[in-house]
Amino acid sequence: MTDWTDPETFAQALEQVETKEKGNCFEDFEEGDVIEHDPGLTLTQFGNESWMSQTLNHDPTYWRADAAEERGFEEPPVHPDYLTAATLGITVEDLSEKGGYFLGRTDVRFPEAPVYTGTELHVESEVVNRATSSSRPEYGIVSWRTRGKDAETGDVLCSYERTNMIPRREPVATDGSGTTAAEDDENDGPDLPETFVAPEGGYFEDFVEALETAADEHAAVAYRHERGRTQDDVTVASLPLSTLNTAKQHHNVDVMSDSPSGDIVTYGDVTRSTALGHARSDEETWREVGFDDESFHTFVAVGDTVYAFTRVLEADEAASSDEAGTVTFQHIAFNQDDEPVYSGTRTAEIRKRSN
Ligand SMILES: C/C(=C\C(=O)O)C(=O)SCCNC(=O)CCNC(=O)[C@H](O)C(C)(C)COP(=O)(O)OP(=O)(O)OC[C@H]1O[C@@H](n2cnc3c(N)ncnc32)[C@H](O)[C@@H]1OP(=O)(O)O
Repeated sequence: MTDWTDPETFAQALEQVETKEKGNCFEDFEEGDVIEHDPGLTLTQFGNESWMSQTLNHDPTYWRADAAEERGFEEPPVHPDYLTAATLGITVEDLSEKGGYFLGRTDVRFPEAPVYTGTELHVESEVVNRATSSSRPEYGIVSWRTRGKDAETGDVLCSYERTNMIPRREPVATDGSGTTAAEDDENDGPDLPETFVAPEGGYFEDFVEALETAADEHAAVAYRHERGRTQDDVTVASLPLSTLNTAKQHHNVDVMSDSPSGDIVTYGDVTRSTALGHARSDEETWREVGFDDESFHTFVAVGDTVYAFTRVLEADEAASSDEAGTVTFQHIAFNQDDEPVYSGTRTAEIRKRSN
C-alpha cells in the first residue's frame, strides 16, 4: 500500500493536486460590484490596546477612564487607527489576499461620535475603478470604496477609497509607457524653503503661531519626531492578524522569500499608525477628522525602524468643538536609511491651550 507520507510520494502528490485558492484576481472585479465581507470583527478592548500600545499611540484618552471622561466620552473609545486597520483587515480576504501592492488610500473619514469597544464591525466594499497597469502587465489596478459599519445600527464608522495592484490570471500586453513619478520629476531639483520652523508646543495656538512665523520668514513648518519603532514579529505578523488581515505579505515567510521584498513586510496600517503615534506624542490631539492622499512608497520589514516627519500645512479656527481648532498636516514615515515609506495628509482637531 502506498504510504502518502513518504516524502517522495508526498512531493509527487503535492505537485499533482489542485490548490484550493484563496482570494480574487483582477479579472474577478467588475466596476459597480458590491462585496459584503464575511469576516466580522468585534472591536475589543484587547485589540484596541494591543494596537495602540505597539504603535506608540499612548494618548491617555484611549487608556484612562478619567481622561476619557474629561473629553466627554463614556469610557476610553476605540482608536481611529485601530478602527481603520480593522476595517481594511476584514476586506483583505476578498480584495487583496492574492497579493499585489497596497498603492494608496484617500478620503478616510470618521464620524464625530466616538466608537466604543464591544461594537461589531460589518464591512462592505464597492469596486469603483479598474485599470491596466502599464508598468506591470501581470497586474491590474483596482480601487474600492469601503465602508465599516456598526453591525447593529448600520452607522458608518469609517470609510475610505483604497487602490491596490492585483495579480491578473493572464498578463496583458501593454505599451510599457508607464513612467514613475521619479522619472517625471527627474529634471526638477528639490524646491525646499531655506528655513524650517517647529511649533513651540503641541496646542492649536502653537501651530497657528508657527505658521505665522513661517509666512513672515518664507519658511515651512516642518520637523521630525525623535521616537522610532523597530519592526518585529508583533508589529509585522501579529497586529495584522489581529484585524483578520490574511495577506500573506505579513505572515508567510515561505512564500515571501520568493517575492520582491524577499521577506514578510509590515502592514501599511501599522507603518502609518506608528508614524502617527510618534507625531501625536508631540501634539494635543482632540479628534481625528480624516486622511487623504495616503501612499506606501516602499516595503518595511522586520528589523526596519519607522520614524516620522511632519509638515504643518494649515490651521483653521473652525472645529466640531470650541475646545479645539483644525490643523492639516502632511506626515511622512521614513526608515533608518531616511527613505520615505509612507506619506499622507491628515486633518485633525487639536486642543486649544486657552480651554
Ligand atoms: C494591506 C496590505 C496589503 C493588502 O492590501 O492586502 C499591505 O499593507 S502591503 C504593505 C504596504 N505596502 C507596500 O509595502 C507597498 C510598498 N510600495 C512599493 O513597493 C512601491 O511603491 C510599488 C512597487 C507598489 C510601486 O512602485 P513604482 O512602480 O515605483 O510606483 P509607481 O510607478 O508610482 O506606481 C505603479 C503603478 O501604480 C499606479 N499607482 C500608484 N499609486 C496609485 C494610486 N494611489 N492610485 C492609483 N494608481 C496608483 C501608478 O500610476 C503606476 O501605474 P502604471 O503601472 O500604469 O504605470
